Amino acid sequence: MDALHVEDLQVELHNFTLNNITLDIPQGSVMGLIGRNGAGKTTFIKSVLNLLDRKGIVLFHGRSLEKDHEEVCRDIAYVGTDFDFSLNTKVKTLRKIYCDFYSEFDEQQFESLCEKSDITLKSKLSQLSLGQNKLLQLYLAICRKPVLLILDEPMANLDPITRREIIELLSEFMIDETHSILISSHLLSDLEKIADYVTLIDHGNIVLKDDMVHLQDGYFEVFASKEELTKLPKEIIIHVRKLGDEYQALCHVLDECQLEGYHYQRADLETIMYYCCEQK
Ligand SMILES: Nc1ncnc2c1ncn2[C@@H]1O[C@H](COP(=O)(O)OP(=O)(O)OP(=O)(O)O)[C@@H](O)[C@H]1O
Repeated sequence: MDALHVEDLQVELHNFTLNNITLDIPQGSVMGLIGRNGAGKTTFIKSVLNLLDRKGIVLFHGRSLEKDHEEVCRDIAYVGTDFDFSLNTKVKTLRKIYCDFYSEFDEQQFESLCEKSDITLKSKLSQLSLGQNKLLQLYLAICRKPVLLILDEPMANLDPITRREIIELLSEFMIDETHSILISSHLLSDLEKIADYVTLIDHGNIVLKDDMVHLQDGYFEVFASKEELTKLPKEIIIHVRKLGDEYQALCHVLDECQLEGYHYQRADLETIMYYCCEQK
C-alpha cells in the first residue's frame, strides 16, 4: 500500500500552474522533493494537504482527507514553512496543547529532544533562534507519532551538526516500516543520505522521478563533440548543453560500459538537477 498516492493533481494559482502531478510514495520509504525556487514544491505539498484548491486524486494509505478527515489528520504530521502559533506562546504551552490533542504524543521524547537543542520549556517562541523554531516544529511533529511525516524545507536554518542529528532522528523514525516521509529540500547532500526516491519539479511539472540507487549509480555527465554525441544511443541521452564548442550531456545508462571511450564522470544530484531544469 502506498503511504501517499497522487494522481493528476492540478493547481491553478494567479501566475502559476501545477500540472498533472502523479506520484506515489510506497509505505516505508522517503520521497525527496527537489526543484528550483518557485518550482512548485510548497504548492504541491499544500495542495496535497488540501490547504490549496486542487483537482485530482490524493490518497493517504488509500484514504482521502475529504472522506476520512479525522483518521488521515491523525496519521499525518506536517512541518511547513510557517508556524501557526503566536510568538508569545511558550514551549511548555505547546507541549500541553499537543499532549491534550494527540493521545500518542511522547512527552518524554519531546523534553529530551528540546533539552538537547537548548530549547527550554519556559521559553517563548520569540526567544528561540530561527533554527530552534524549526527544530521545535520538527520535534512536535515526530513526537506525535505519525505514520507519514510531510516536511517542507525542514533543514532550513539548521547548522551542519544539527542537520546530521535530524537525519539520524528521521532515520530512527524510518526504522518502523509502516512510516514514510515526504521531504522537500534544497540541501541535496542531506537528501542523498536519507531519500529512497527523488522527484524533481520544474515550472510546475515533474521532470524527473527515480529511486536514489539509480540516481547515484546510473547518471553520468559526458563531455564530447557534437559528432561524438550523435554516436551515443539516443535513448540514454537525457539532456544536452552546449558550452562554447563543447557539448555536455546527461546520460542515463544501465551499464557504465555503454560510455566506454567517452570522457565522462558520475553525476550527483546537483548535476542531474542542473541538466533537468530549464534555465531562466
Ligand atoms: N498563494 C499564492 N498565490 C499565488 N501564487 C502563489 C501562491 N503561493 C505561491 N505562489 C507562486 O507559485 C509558484 C510556486 O511557489 P512554491 O512556493 O510552490 O515554490 P517552491 O518550489 O516551494 O519554491 P522555494 O524553493 O523558493 O520555496 C511561485 O511562482 C509563487 O510565486
